[in-house]
Amino acid sequence: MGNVPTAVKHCLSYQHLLKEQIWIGDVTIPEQDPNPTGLPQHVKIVEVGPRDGLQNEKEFVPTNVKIELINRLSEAGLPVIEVTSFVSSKWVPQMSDHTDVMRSIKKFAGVQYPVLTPNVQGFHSAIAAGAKEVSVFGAASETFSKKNINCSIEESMSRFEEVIKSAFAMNIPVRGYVSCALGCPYEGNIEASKVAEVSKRLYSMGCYEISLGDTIGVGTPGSMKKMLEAVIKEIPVHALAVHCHDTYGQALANILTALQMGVSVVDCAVAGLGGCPYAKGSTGNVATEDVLYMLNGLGIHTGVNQTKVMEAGHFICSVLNKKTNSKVAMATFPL
Ligand SMILES: CC(C)(COP(=O)([O-])OP(=O)([O-])OC[C@H]1O[C@@H](n2cnc3c(N)ncnc32)[C@H](O)[C@@H]1OP(=O)([O-])[O-])[C@@H](O)C(=O)NCCC(=O)NCCSC(=O)C[C@@](C)(O)CC(=O)[O-]
Repeated sequence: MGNVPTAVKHCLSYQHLLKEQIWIGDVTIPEQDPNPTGLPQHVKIVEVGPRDGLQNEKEFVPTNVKIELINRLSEAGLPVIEVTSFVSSKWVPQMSDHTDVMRSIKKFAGVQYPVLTPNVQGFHSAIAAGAKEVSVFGAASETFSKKNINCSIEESMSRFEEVIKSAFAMNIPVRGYVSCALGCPYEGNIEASKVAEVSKRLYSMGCYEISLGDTIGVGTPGSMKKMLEAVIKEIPVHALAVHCHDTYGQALANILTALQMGVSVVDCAVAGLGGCPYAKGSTGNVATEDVLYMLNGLGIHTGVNQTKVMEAGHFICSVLNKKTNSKVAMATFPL
């Protein structure tokens, strides 16, 4: 390739994906001073595409496609991949193949494969399918809690306590989600103090990490900062993750705000897939490719291969016959 710049070579290696390739952006980030801004030096990426990304798909995504997607994401070096959810198939039919998916994926050494479990019934099914880590998912909004898991926040806490007790008896780590951390599709604004209260309860019960969900992507750096200030008073910042949907295009700015406040765990979904079945109009999670591009640009280490994540995104978008929601993927593979 003679004098072709590195970034162009990088794009040319994708000729198998596109007949014609036009380079319009530098996807290979130039060497930079590590950690130039005082941000965390390492960020853990939690890939939620196979679960959050696919749960809202109307057509059933074949089980072998889900398995192939997860295997590709494992090959990309993602440290945590949320695989599926052990919820009622009447409520979320797309996740009804949870047992087959969990049993059939390749388990890479050092990679965590958590699954969602709303109650002990789901927990026991998950364990029978080979899960080694589970997540409980609550909300800071009463109405969302009822719509999503058919119970009040208080009832959900009792259910989660049962799950956590059963999990601890088997040395299974539990992650906790708090939905509607920056707004609710039914109640609108949610007080930061309520998010802090629910987060604290989950953390006190034994969840090792609390993922704060901007379920409908309405947050801004301002509301993210205010919410995190309240939560960090109750929970050590190293135990927090942010889970940003990108409905209003604020996700990367919100994540950067969280990183500046010391958060070093970021949830995202390959190709920006997804939404929430109980939050009409919400778009997918922030795209993993876009988060990686930003973190690489900041000199923050993730251990994830951005090229392989983009290939996985290309694979799933081709199967779903969908355009990617990743700006980086769009810039790299313009259609
Ligand atoms: C929580 C339930 C199950 C309560 O549902 P329910 O109807 O209140 O449950 P129930 O205990 O009354 O049982 C009714 C039926 O459900 C069955 N059932 C009961 N539990 C289970 C289970 N675990 N797995 C399979 N089946 C189950 C149970 O066996 C029974 O079956 P039947 O006798 O009628 O045939 C239901 O509301 C549910 O499945 N909800 C799904 C919620 C969901 O998956 N939402 C999306 C994920 S959350 C999210 O996306 C947000 C997040 C995490 O990404 C963060 C963010 O962005 O904010």
